Amino acid sequence: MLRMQNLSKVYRTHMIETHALRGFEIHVKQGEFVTVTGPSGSGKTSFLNIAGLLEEFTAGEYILDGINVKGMDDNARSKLRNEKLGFIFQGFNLIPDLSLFDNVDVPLRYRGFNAAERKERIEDALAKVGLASRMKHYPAELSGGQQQRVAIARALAGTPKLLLADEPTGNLDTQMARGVMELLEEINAQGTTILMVTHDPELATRSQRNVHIIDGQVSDLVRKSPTLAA
Ligand SMILES: Nc1ncnc2c1ncn2[C@@H]1O[C@H](COP(=O)(O)OP(=O)(O)OP(=O)(O)O)[C@@H](O)[C@H]1O
Repeated sequence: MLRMQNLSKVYRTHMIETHALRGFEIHVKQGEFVTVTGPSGSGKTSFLNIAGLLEEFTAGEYILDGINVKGMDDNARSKLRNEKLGFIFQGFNLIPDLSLFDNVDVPLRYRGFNAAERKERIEDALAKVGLASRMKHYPAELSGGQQQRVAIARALAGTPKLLLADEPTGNLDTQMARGVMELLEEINAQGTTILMVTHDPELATRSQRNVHIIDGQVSDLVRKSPTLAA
């Protein structure tokens, strides 16, 4: 599903170079649920943003679902992103003035589905996350856990092959975090590949595979022993 080889990412600001990723190697197979851990500043978000085609990398190779993304122009990247990827963020990123239905509709409009198709996808996605009865509600009327479920529905409605989640439980209490993790596990069991950055050791250890990043590189030592990964 995703393969990066000898990938590097260098940020250049005010004459300072920051090497966020260096010699970065990863291979994620279709259907895997991979958690990504590592100290603050180790490169987790850079990795996820590059994987999600939100940021460019400096050197190396990145193959996404068999497609070499190196040198791709912005339009081709956006198209690939819309077709294959779904995103979940720590802050939910819902639009407060839109109902849950309309929030889930936003990315579908970009995809060019007709109204009937969109309605079916939105209703299915909200049903999957247990919020079908709240379609007309607004984000502020929901708990944090429910808002994250809407964000998951929004990501799922486009039937992505790969779901990228950056600290999706970071703003939730333990109970709600477990609920969101269970939902992600169900989604994964239905075939969606998931890459999830987390600081939560409990969530990292219960995933199929944990990748630990240190100083912009995958740490081999910890990767073989997920229980040490947090
Ligand atoms: N836009 C940017 N410009 C300059 N440097 C950046 C930028 N984004 C990230 N960095 C630097 O790249 C390195 C990796 O950052 P990144 O956000 O990927 O780490 P992280 O592991 O996600 O950290 P955290 O857990 O604190 O969110 C850090 O040294 C950071 O300061």
